[in-house]
Amino acid sequence: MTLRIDGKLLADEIVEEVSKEVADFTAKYDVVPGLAVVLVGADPASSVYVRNKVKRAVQAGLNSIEHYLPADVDQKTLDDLISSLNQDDSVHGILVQLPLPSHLSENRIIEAISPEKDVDGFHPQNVGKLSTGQQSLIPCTPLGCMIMLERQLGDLSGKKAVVVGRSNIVGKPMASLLLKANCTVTIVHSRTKDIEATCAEADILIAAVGQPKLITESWVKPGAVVIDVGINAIEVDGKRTLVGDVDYDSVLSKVSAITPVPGGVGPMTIACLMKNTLTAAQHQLSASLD
Ligand SMILES: Nc1nc(=O)c2c([nH]1)NC[C@@H]1CN(c3ccc(C(=O)N[C@@H](CCC(=O)O)C(=O)O)cc3)C=[N+]21
Repeated sequence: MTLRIDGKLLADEIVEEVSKEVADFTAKYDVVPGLAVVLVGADPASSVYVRNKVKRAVQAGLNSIEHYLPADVDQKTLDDLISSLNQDDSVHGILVQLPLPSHLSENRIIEAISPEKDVDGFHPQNVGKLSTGQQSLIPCTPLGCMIMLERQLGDLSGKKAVVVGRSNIVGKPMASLLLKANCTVTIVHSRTKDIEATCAEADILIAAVGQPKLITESWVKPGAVVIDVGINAIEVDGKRTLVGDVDYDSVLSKVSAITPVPGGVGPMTIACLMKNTLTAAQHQLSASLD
């Protein structure tokens, strides 16, 4: 029997755990951890995502601060906002929604965020720490994937893991985390020769390419655990639906466990954002008390 890994349910549990720890934290320090989200422009998908984040922040007992900027905002205004959030002691986590409009520099913004408040884990300091095995803020999506894998498989040592996609946001940090958990890790991408055969050897298959239903039955090893990071909006009979990078129905009977889309990795990403905000606040407060 194939297990459908319920990301929504697991996310509920994590947010519940975080809310308890937030209550302890607030009782101890008399501070409510704050998460600031910066949204540039009004992309409808981003608005859904931000709304979900606000809802989860409230559930976790975090203070949620939103900054909505127009799509044509200039770099200086955004830089100034980041610098004021960096200095604001009531803000423990900062997230700037990506992608940014093309006239703005993403790298500049990511590097402007104080590494201690970088709850996305995208700052080069956090990336470097993760890849050298040091403690750091870990990108929310890969962190959510690891929690699901470890719940499912326990110890991941010696497993063959294949990551499809090499983005800075998912593929690369995912590979670092799997390596840290003692997997044998392969990253495949658009230039990989015989990508399908490589995937078919994976005990753990992580799909993060943003290609609707790319991965079908012949790509998976019998009994594999499949984590589908893709969230692709496609039209089916004139209706907008969300599908993953994995053709769920095609692989279902062959794998041992799989995450659905929606209701899989997405909700876990948001739950991990809450977790990271608490972690960031804990580090900021204990450091300032030293
Ligand atoms: N700085 C930054 N950090 C991010 O983590 C980040 C980002 N920018 N930009 C956009 C992407 C996308 N992303 C999603 C997270 C959760 C869902 C999610 O919860 N999706 C629901 C479905 C929501 C719906 O119904 O549309 C689900 O999969 O069940 C979706 C998308 C985070 N991202």
